[in-house]
Amino acid sequence: MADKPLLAVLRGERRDPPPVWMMRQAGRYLPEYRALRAEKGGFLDMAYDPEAAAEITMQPLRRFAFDGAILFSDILIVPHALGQELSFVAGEGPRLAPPLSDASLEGLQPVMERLEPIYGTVARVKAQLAPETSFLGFAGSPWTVATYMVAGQGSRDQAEARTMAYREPERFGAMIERIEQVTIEYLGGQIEAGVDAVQLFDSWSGSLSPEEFDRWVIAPTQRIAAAVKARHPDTPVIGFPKGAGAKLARYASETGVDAVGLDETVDPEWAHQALPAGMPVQGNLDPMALLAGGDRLDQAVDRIIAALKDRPHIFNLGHGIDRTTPIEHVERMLARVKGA
Ligand SMILES: Cc1c2[nH]c(c1CCC(=O)O)Cc1[nH]c(c(CCC(=O)O)c1C)Cc1[nH]c(c(CCC(=O)O)c1C)Cc1[nH]c(c(C)c1CCC(=O)O)C2
Repeated sequence: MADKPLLAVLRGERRDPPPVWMMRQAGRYLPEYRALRAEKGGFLDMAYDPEAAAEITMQPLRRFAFDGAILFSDILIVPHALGQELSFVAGEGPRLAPPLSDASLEGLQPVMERLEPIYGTVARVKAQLAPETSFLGFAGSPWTVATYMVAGQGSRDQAEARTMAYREPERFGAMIERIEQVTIEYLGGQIEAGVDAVQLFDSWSGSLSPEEFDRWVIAPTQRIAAAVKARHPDTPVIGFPKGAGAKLARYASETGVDAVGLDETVDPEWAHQALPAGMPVQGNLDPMALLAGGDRLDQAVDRIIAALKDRPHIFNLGHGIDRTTPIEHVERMLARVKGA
């Protein structure tokens, strides 16, 4: 087996320089992505076309020396498989219909075949990837996915889902468990098709009170990590509870994930002190520092690498790359990380 530095770090080894990949590394900042998107129609058509999705997954790896590839897909494929209609409205973002604030999950007709093309993408990427490149699959966390399912779209403060969770905890809990089951199935399918590790995106974990965080973030993540490990003990699970702040420490020690992602608001020196010794961390360059470029970008890169020098570290952004980021800034970031 070829050495995969990113996978080695997820398994607890320290590597210098740290391996690197970027959230949303396949996407609209790349002219070749925009060209393919113009040709193929829309985002969703591409995500369901294994040939196109594999090509998009590979695009950033042809340009940049990333150590990881991330499957080109979306966290909203799971609600689509659960029977909601999914569309992306230009300039407005995702729509799921009917919103579950009005309808019930049990009333929907699941269409599990909607997960199948994604496994086809995984197999195609796997066949093309360089042996030293690690391949990451992913899913949304049940909480974050539920916020979209309940509101039927993105929402500023996730008010609908948070309110439903207080008002109808049993109904909300049943929804979370259903998402959880499909997510376990879906991650297992990705692993069996060829990904080396999986990441759980919990983009809206920051909007919950501590008690609700336990209930809707920690507990479901625990169950997913345990179920994935029961089937695939050697596949690392990365948890990314964006916005969790100080609750990140409990998330890291209680959920059973192998590694945690830090968003850009987390002080990496604090994280080094607060997180379990030896636990791999991923992050956490501010995407706006990357967008801005220049000396401040170099300094931000150096500071993160220095703060995390005594534990396994995967260099990444704190969130997805902004679509207006110049390619040269990505090159500059990579040179800085690799030269460290
Ligand atoms: C909340 C969320 C979603 N999707 C995702 C999250 C969690 C992470 C985060 O917080 O960013 C996760 C995601 N979405 C996408 C990936 C692919 C892998 C990667 O390169 O990181 C991943 C991991 C592709 C995508 N997913 C989407 C794009 C943009 C598609 C396009 O318009 O070309 C990409 C590259 C669309 C998407 N999908 C979603 C939104 C809010 C949007 C933006 C809608 C818009 O801009 O109109 C839901």
